[in-house]
Amino acid sequence: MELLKRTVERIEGLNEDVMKECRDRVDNLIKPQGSLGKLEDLAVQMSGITGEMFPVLDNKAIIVMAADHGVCDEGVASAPQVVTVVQTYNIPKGITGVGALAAVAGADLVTVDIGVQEDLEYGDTIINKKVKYGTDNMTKGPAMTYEEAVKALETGIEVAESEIKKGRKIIGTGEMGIGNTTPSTAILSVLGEIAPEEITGIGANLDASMVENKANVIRRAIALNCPDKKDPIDVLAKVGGLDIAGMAGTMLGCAANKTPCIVDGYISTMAALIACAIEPKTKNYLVTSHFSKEKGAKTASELLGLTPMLDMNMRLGEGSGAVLVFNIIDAAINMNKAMITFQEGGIGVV
Ligand SMILES: O=C(O)c1ccc[n+]([C@@H]2O[C@H](COP(=O)([O-])O)[C@@H](O)[C@H]2O)c1
Ligand SMILES: Cc1cc2nc[nH]c2cc1C
Repeated sequence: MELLKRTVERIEGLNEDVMKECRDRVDNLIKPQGSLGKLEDLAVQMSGITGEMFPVLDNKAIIVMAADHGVCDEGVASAPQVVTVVQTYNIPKGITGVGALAAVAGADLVTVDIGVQEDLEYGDTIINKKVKYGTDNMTKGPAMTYEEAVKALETGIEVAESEIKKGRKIIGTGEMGIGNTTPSTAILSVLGEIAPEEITGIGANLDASMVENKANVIRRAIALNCPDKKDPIDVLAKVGGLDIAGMAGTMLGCAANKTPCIVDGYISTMAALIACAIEPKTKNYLVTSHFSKEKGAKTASELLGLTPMLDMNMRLGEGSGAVLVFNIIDAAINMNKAMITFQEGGIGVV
């Protein structure tokens, strides 16, 4: 708990002075005011986070949290759980969805076993930070203990801080965990006070005939465990997941270290909801990347209060949406740096 507490205490507001300076410059660039839309806001946000007018956000990485989910015993996922293990080996090789896209973005992948249900051959490509061999089945009791949830959050903080110490200037969140749309939807149901059937979707192609069962499983898990909406760690422990906790910790770690953190899709958005419930100032350091195609995704983004940059009909996870936004952020910063102002162009503001 000590690391979590210390980290949360270190999260500050953005640098308002540099943001104002940046906004003034952006408003004076040689273009109709506001015409570069969200790029303008991104440039200002990155200045506020880093305290620099023209930050260089190189050494990009997606931190992929891999974990299993005991609730898979209830028939909530179509893919077998072994896919979590297989993909945890494949991700660092760059041969999965996020790897293909990361190569284009010039980003590295940091793969973390935070709760895969078996021991892996770690070598130097998978970081072994296993908190537990997968969560327990949340229809029989809590997914994990409060202490395990704190440990998983602190694991996310540790990995983020270690990467930032190595020189990462921007980080994205990713996950791999068969079954994880079920705890994600449970978290959304509790925090948003929304009936599970309104937000339960197909995840990684669950047969439509099984979606009702998935919603019932979520409903039963919530009824049994009675998560306390006012305590995000209690929610995470009772109906959450180790991967979700790890990503929430990553977001807190980034915020405490004034490092922008890009939120991926559906599962990452629940991690963002948890992180922001733990410390609302975390939101200043987040950029949401894309609207996942998963059923509850728009509701989750609305609850978080951040509008994703892209709407690509994607629903893969792994950090595949987050990685696409790295280059958009670079573009926003270069807009501010490379464009001339009206004054420099010899004309008044039009
Ligand atoms: O990120 C998303 O928006 C997303 C939406 C649906 C599914 N996924 C991925 O699919 C897996 C979870 O789906 P499921 O059906 O097993 O719960 C997990 O490995 C996620 O990375 C990811
Ligand atoms: C093949 C496969 C790849 C994934 N990547 C993230 N979630 C996934 C789920 C499946 C089923």
